[in-house]
Amino acid sequence: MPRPKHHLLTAVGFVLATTFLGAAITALIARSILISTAITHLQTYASDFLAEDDKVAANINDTLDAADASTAPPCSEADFVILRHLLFRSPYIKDIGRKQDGRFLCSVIAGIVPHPVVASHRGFTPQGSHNVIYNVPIDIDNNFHGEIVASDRSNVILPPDTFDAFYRLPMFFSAAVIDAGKGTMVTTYSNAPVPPQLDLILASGATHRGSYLFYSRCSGTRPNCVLTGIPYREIWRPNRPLVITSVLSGALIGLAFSGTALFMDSRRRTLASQLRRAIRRKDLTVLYQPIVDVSTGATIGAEALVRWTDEDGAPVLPELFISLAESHGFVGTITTFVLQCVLKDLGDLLRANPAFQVSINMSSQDLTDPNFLPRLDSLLHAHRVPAASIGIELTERSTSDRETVIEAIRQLHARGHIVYIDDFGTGYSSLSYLNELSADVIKVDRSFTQTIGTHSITASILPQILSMARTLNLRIVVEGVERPEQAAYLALEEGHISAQGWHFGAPTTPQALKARLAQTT
Ligand SMILES: Nc1nc2c(ncn2[C@@H]2O[C@H](COP(=O)(O)O[C@H]3[C@@H](O)[C@H](n4cnc5c(=O)[nH]c(N)nc54)O[C@@H]3COP(=O)(O)O)[C@@H](O)[C@H]2O)c(=O)[nH]1
Repeated sequence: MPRPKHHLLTAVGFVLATTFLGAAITALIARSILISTAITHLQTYASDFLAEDDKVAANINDTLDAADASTAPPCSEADFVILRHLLFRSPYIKDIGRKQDGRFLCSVIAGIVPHPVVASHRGFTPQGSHNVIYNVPIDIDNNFHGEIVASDRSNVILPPDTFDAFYRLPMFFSAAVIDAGKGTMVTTYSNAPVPPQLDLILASGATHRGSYLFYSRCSGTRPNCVLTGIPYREIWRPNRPLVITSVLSGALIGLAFSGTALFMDSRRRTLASQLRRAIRRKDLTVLYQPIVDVSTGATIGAEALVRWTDEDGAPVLPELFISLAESHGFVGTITTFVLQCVLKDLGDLLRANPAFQVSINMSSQDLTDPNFLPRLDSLLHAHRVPAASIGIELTERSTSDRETVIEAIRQLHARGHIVYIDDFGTGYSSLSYLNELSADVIKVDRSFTQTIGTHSITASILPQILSMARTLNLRIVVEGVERPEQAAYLALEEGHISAQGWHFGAPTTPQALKARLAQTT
């Protein structure tokens, strides 16, 4: 039995694939959420850093400008008062002093230098700003490293811990001053585990490199850029429970999906095989719904409607099992079964009463089956029932293949069958197409009947359909007449209108249909 084994393998493969796919999709979603959250944090970190850097620079520039504005002689008592005041006022400087002709003269902390030393460090002067000398031993005390910012007359010393408040491990930063002219880093200030790299700093935005996620941003006004970063393991580690939960939920969703799909598929398969068995055993039944002339009330025909109860005893909707049979390609066996039932159940009635007509539903697959019409001919011949007694209903859906349907209708007409267009108004049969099809009867869909006596927007369509059918000399059967007022409305319409619906009679057994006919004749 290779087939079930093959099915089992396919099913196992399908379950594994969807489970894995579910887990992979949620893992990817969780990953992208965590990375975009980390980028947002790095972005905020970089912006805060640059804002602080701008604040420090503005304060130092203001301090130096105020010192330079002093008219007191450098390093005089009056000058020290001003420098002390400036030192106390600025939160960012360690010392402030004076220089003249490149020589350091005095500072608030060091006092007056007995032998003025040359301020020898060459620094970097960004456009429109003061000279900055980075991370240097301070002239007056070589054990102390800091940053010196100097104007012509004054200089201030910044401590190396200016940005210590920005140590936010596991995130790290590398701040760099960029000499745009030379395309180099003048200095860097970093707590990073990897040395700052110019290309990363200038990348502007998020970059993935090695085991790190970086984000860089440059100041719009100053030659300063900052690169913030975080190791990937620090993104995953605190969020491990979240990642595991989402991957497991994804796997469960995938599993549930495959389970449901397999269940539906197996149900469809079992339903389809049950249906095949039922057709083979002739376990389907056919009921007949009367079709009535609304002006006289006479029953002039009937529609054959198939019924099936599955092996659990549950009735299955014809829409469902007909489309199941269509999708499995065996709807033709149902059409033949229905025709056989009609001829067996009502053959005597049809032979005795040639004006009475029973219609059967034909599927679009029957239209293209080359054996269908010969089979129809031979069954009618065997039961000596004229073709004119059997109407053929085609739904608007089945008439979409123009050439096939026109040819099929031609052949049905040639045999003497009456052709109905079923569910008219729900598909694409335009007026001209109807003319081209040369059908005999339209069955107006019950959705239009329901609008009779209402103010629905589609209520106005029914009179138009009726008048169009008269123009084309088509007979009319109105479907779904459920209430007396609907029947009364149709009785007032000009010409002969036939109707079908619960008001005139639900689908019934052949015996009940015959009894009904016997009562009315
Ligand atoms: N290819 C085949 N299709 C078939 C066959 N037998 C039925 N069908 C198609 O299945 C669809 C549903 O049919 P069914 O459940 O039998 O419903 C029919 C009537 O019971 C129902 N009806 C009748 N009167 C009323 C009413 O007053 N109100 C209301 N709400 N429903 C009513 O309408 C169905 C008949 O419709 P139609 O065929 O369009 O005239 C249906 O599309 C059937 O065609 C088969 O053997 N082969």
